[in-house]
Amino acid sequence: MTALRIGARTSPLARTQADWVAARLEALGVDCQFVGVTTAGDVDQRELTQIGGTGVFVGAVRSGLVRGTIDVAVHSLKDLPTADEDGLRVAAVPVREDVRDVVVGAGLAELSERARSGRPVRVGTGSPRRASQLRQWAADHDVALEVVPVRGNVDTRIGHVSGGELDATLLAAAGLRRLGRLVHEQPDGACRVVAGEGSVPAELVGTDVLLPAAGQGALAVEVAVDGGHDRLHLVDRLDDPETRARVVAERTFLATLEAGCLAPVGVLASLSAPAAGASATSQPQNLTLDAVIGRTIGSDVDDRSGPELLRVRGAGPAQEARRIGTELAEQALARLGDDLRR
Ligand SMILES: NCc1[nH]cc(CCC(=O)O)c1CC(=O)O
Repeated sequence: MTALRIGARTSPLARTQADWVAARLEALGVDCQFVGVTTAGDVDQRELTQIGGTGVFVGAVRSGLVRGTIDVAVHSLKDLPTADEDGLRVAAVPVREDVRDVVVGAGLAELSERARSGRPVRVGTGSPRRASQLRQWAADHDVALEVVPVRGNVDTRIGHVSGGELDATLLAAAGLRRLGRLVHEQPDGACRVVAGEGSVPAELVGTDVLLPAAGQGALAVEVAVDGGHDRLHLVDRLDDPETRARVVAERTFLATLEAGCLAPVGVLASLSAPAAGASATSQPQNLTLDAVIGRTIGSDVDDRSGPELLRVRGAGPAQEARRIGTELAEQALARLGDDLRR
């Protein structure tokens, strides 16, 4: 019996995610084999906002599916463009990891304290979503903040922190946890991130401060619609319907805004149990969608005064995830006027 070829980028995180999927397929009796794919996003060190945005990480992996050199592709869902790809199908969205971002180098309280002692705190991120929300946090707490555009892998970024050029950097908790680098987690969010021989202080930031990117912490397991392998249908069994409903709402919201993964948009769907007394089968779960949109979207210069972010919230039955996402985005667009329609 030939093994299912699981394709992903060759970065440590992509490899770990592919292995995680492979372990779950092997538990269903499917032999798996890893096939590493190098992508444009891995070889290009320019700022991500300059290399053409959405899809740089997934293009090469997807073409492996199309050409038949791999049977299954494993992506970070937040890197996957929201448009459907002809001939491909997201067979599974497995159970989601932590959706939060981590501030690595110092917690938020420590950062505001440092800002009191004279110079602005320097936080490195190349993500407009993180930057706009952090600027809002700084404005709300009267913290002098300088956002420094950085990119590169986890160690490069933490190197800037250890070297003193940055007070902190922001990374997704999901990636750090999957790599086993998120340690000593405390109930209040305080934690440490493993770096080299030691570790640096860090904090899991609440979603009241930083809403994640659409699909953050989730994986997309993609297959070719006409993939030849006889056991390919077993991939469908890795799908988690709750994660699927949440990311459908988040990605529909993003797609309706016509904003890609580099837009200053944070969005998070959460599910809550049906009303007490209702039977689980007759009463659908309730889905709440929270989002923030940076008002600088579509312009390079921040020439606006007033709040950095527009906050919106919508809700409805989880089965209507797509409609909830679309309607909330339409509502947000109406409130932003034509700013978003570049
Ligand atoms: N944009 C790169 C990327 N894509 C997925 C992850 C981490 C895993 C995840 O968020 O699901 C990261 C790194 C990061 O944002 O820190």
